[in-house]
Amino acid sequence: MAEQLNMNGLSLNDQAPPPPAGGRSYIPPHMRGKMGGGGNAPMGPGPSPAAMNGLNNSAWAGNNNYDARPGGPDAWGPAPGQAPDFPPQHPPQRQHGGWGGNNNRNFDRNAYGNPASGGGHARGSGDGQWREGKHIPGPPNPRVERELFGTPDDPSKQHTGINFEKYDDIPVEASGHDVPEPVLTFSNPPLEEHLIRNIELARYKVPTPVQKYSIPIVMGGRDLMACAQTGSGKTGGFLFPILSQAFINGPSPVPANTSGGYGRQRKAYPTSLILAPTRELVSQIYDEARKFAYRSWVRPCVVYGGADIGSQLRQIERGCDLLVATPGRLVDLIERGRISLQNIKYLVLDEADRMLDMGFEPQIRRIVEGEDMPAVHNRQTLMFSATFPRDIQMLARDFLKDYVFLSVGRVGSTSENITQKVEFVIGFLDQPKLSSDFYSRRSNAT
Ligand SMILES: Nc1ncnc2c1ncn2[C@@H]1O[C@H](COP(=O)(O)OP(=O)(O)OP(=O)(O)O)[C@@H](O)[C@H]1O
Repeated sequence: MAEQLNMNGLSLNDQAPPPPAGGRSYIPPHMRGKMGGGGNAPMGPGPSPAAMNGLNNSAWAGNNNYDARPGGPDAWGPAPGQAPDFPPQHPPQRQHGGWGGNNNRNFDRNAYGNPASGGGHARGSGDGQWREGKHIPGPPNPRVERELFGTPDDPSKQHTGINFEKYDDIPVEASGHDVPEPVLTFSNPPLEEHLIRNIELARYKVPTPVQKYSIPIVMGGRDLMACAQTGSGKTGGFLFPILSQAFINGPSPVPANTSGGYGRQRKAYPTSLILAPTRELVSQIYDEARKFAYRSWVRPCVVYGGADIGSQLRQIERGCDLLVATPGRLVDLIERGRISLQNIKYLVLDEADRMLDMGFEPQIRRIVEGEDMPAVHNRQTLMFSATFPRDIQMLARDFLKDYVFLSVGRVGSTSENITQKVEFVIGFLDQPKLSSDFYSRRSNAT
């Protein structure tokens, strides 16, 4: 591990070719029978993502001229209590900046939205609004609150199995230049007040070590590469600063060149994109996002493969500011012209090593480099991975700029409560002995 985390010798300007694709045994369903990967729909041969960078910049010509999203409280969805109404606002065609047209706008970390534009945007029922440059949280909804946060005595919403007292022992190493000091509490600044209220509803008392570091790093506009184990609280580590920025700065206007067209379908322009490898993980992240976006103007959505796409389309049609997605399904939705990445300000790759192990690299590179996502200098990118092998280093080199590197120790790695015993056995002959040994120990355990 220590070796894997060693950043020495990794030059960010290293032009070494990506590692060979061989050596991976598991082929996920979406890759089986396909040559060279690709999305759920055929991608065609096409040039490599790197070769495509910089092509077709003309598609971005209109992007400097943003037009505020059509205002009015039902611009993106029904106001609380109103019937859903989705007037055609955007033409159905794709933005053919695709395949390499990258945005040359300068990234402004305060530009999650355009506070000055002032449009009001109500989201799904019960959500808040952004009106005249101000965040107006929706009214409390006891039913939703119970669903999201449970009650103090509800064991299903408690974080059983996690010893938070031990969290402070977890070593964290931060490297990079001008690393901001970690925060010790959930407080304003740097976090936004509405987010802090939602953190209180979730009954989180203190930030975990990864959160202590990631909050000021991301709020400070820096990119982040974090090597953190599962269970370290990394979901909050990226959601808290991203949602804080969103609540402070409001929504981004839809690019001018896309509004006012015809067509029945709506294209969504999320501002934050979180990629993760599996349905379970994206669903977990989505559930957390719903908690911390409660009553706010931000509407989280989730899409993943192997499930009915129709209901996912209807979900994103109602508005989609923060999208949690598996890579294959996202490529599918982009191909259908239902999602544009032009407005992305925050890109998160969670469990990046697992995504590569599952063969998602072609889809990830297509999403990040081959569609209409703003280039690395025009977005903030956060990568989380349990390990830091060479292929992840390559992704970090290609996707991140001037990043802070965080290495977070394993939660409970010093396991004085666990005794390890190695027993040498020969083949299956000793299996009965092993089983009886195991069960006798188990029955003695408390
Ligand atoms: N600051 C905190 N205080 C209390 N509970 C927390 C805090 N941060 C996270 N948790 C809880 O700890 C658990 C693990 O957190 P989280 O899911 O963010 O970890 P993770 O590193 O993303 O793990 P995974 O990869 O399994 O999703 C969750 O139940 C989450 O609600």
